[in-house]
Amino acid sequence: MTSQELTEQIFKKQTFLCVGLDTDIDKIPTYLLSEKDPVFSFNKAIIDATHQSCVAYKPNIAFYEALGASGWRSLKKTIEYLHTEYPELYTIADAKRGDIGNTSRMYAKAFFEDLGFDSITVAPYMGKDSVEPFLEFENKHTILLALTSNEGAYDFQTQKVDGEELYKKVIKTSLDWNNSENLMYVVGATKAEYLAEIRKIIPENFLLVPGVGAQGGSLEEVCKYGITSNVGLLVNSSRKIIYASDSSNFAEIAGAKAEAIQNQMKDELAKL
Ligand SMILES: O=c1ccn([C@@H]2O[C@H](COP(=O)(O)O)[C@@H](O)[C@H]2O)c(=O)[nH]1
Repeated sequence: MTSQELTEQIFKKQTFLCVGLDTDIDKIPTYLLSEKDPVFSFNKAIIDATHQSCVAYKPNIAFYEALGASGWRSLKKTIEYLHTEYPELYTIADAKRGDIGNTSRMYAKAFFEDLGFDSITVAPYMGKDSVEPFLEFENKHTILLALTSNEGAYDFQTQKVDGEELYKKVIKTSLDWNNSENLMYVVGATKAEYLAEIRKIIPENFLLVPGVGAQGGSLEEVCKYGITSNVGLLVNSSRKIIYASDSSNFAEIAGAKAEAIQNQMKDELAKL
């Protein structure tokens, strides 16, 4: 999916919500555990209940890898279900990959070709040759970790190198890489005030903004500093939506949570 198509979906559905599928077998309703594939059953129910309120889904790959081969099967079924039932929805593999070039190329093939994700999160630490193999794929996005939502972001990302914060250097440097038009960036909602500075460097790029909900980030603040006339934001919430209830109507309650965020987003979109 192109950025233009994603923007069209955002205006059409009046939402820039991304629902995080951080599906933890220990947190899903226990009655699902008797199903053949409890993780997929949970994801399917969440997707069916929330798809009208979001434009994207972001499975965090760690939750699937932790279950070994069966986790990978559940992930594949989930992405195939999205492709078949809701092809208009944007998909993000939150995998935080990046390695020497030939290895990165294999990661890119795994997530873009085999699984068919629209995008993948990538760590910038190993530099240009570790990221460019992802950028070569047409109509696929590489979402570079710029300023993350966690406390540890202050250990390196906000430290100054030659007088400039590292996260700014990462963004500026990445703009010179081949196919940089395929870049998006992760900026944590918990660091919303930094978005004003970030928008001076990348006024148009899409930002994936995790941290609203369980991590305490504010949607209003994110929009205040980060929204553009084309929106340019995908705001993710995972636990606050998918674990809103562990009763038999968990999906319905997740759907209501997602709709409540969509309503806040509608108000923000009305201001543009
Ligand atoms: O800076 C980052 C980068 C990624 N994440 C991921 O987003 C979700 C957030 O989940 P919540 O339950 O809404 O807190 C999760 O998959 C993280 O690994 C992030 O939080 N911050």
